[in-house]
Amino acid sequence: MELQLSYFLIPVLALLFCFFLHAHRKKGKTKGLPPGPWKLPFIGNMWCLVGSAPHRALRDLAREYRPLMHLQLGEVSAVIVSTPQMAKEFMKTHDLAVADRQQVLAVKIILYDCEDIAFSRYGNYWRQMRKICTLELLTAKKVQSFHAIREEEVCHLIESIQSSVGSPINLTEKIFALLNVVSCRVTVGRRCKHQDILIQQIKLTALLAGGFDIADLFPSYKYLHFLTGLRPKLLKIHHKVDQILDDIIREHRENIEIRKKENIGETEEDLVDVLLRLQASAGLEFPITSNHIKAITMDMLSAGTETSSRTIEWAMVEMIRNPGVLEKAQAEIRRVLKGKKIVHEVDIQDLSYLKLVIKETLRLHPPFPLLLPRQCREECEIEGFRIPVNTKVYINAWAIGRDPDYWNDAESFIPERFENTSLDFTGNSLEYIPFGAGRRACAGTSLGIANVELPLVQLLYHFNWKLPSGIKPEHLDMTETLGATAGRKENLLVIATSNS
Ligand code: HEM
Repeated sequence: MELQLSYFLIPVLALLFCFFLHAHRKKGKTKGLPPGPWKLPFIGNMWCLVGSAPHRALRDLAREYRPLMHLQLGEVSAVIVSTPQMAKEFMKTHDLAVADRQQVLAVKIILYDCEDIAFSRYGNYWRQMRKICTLELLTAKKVQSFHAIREEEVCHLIESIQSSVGSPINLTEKIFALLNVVSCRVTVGRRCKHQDILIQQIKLTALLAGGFDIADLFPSYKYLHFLTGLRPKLLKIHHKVDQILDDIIREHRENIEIRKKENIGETEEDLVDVLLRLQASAGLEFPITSNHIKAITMDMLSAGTETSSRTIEWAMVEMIRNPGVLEKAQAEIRRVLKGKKIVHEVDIQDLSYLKLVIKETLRLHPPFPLLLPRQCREECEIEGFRIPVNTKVYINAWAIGRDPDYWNDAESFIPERFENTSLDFTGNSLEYIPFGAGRRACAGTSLGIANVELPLVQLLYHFNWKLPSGIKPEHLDMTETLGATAGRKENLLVIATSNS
């Protein structure tokens, strides 16, 4: 009899336990953190990110937990936004509450304790510097004033490709080097000495700024920073770059003095000149220090090089995979340029199909697939979920750009889909946010697009493109690099043939 009772009692107790557990979880759903996968002790959800690029792993998880998912990544509490409506909540409605940036070890070291613009905390300093971007550094006029630099450097690229017509070239490296030189000339007025060291630092920033390094997921375990070798490696390269930046600033100051002494009138200012002029002027709420100038210089060099070069490369890859698009883009360019030997930016203003190609490239391949991660400044409630202070916020722009609920045939490269739409780069429509949205949206959109357009036009105008023998377009590997930016893992090897 006792035995029979326990047979009866055990299932009832188990049922009651399940009921309470379920009720508790439901309660958590409406008042607590957003839902998410099972968390293991200590590492939490880190296991969810093993094996593929974070934006892909997060999109796959979001199939179950969208629109908003919570992950515990080691010591870091993070939410992942995966739909346009939810992105609107975070980047428009509650933009101010999530306007901080996550400050990870690499950017703290490389960017002078985040004294730049992209990673600085939201506050008066950031507001001042953002205003300087809008009114001085990255205005349409300023971007336009650099057209001769872009034209000259793209000419060099075309000449170098002409000398290798018929043989395979590494287009990835050529485009990256081009954009790095253009960014150096725009920012510091000349090609940078020690370009290799700068490129090394830019690549490290791109790799680590997303905050998925083990040292960033366990920030209180300081010894991890040394154990993994990351901190010493970062400090070593930062030390070298710091000396390069010191030299650049010293040279600029000397040149300013010479110009004053010799009464040389106004010359075209590079971005460091602008910052030094503002530093010397009274009237800034936050005086600009040399560290600020160095950190912002690194922002401009990294943003100018990495994002635009990745975009050009993806555009070329997608067009090679979609020969119909390539032909259409080339036909438009060749019709408009009508056999011109030298191409200027004014000649390419009306290339409407090319603009669609760039938009479509940025939809499928936003250079920052998770944007630049943000951080909650104050607790907020979004769609009934509690988002505590300091929660990291990842907006999966890559997943949003491929969401089949918003995009027909979402995985295909179809530039025409942007025809007759109002979708642009401003972040006003949250289903298309390659430049982010809200207060912390990209400050360099016009420069970024100018950096992409001219090289792409010229590559398509002067040459026809094919893959080395044995490689079929449909077999091109589309795997992305890991890190804050998503480039193509494999370098793009292609053969240019002359268009004449
Ligand atoms: C194709 C080119 C580019 C793309 C796709 C791009 C994309 C982005 C994205 C996604 C963000 C973060 C937005 C957010 O969190 O909502 C960002 C921020 C930023 N970008 Fe760009 N970017 C590009 C080019 C540039 C260039 C050329 C510059 C300047 C030289 C630049 C300067 C910045 C700065 C300063 C920020 C930080 C803004 C802030 O935190 O207030 N970007 N960019």
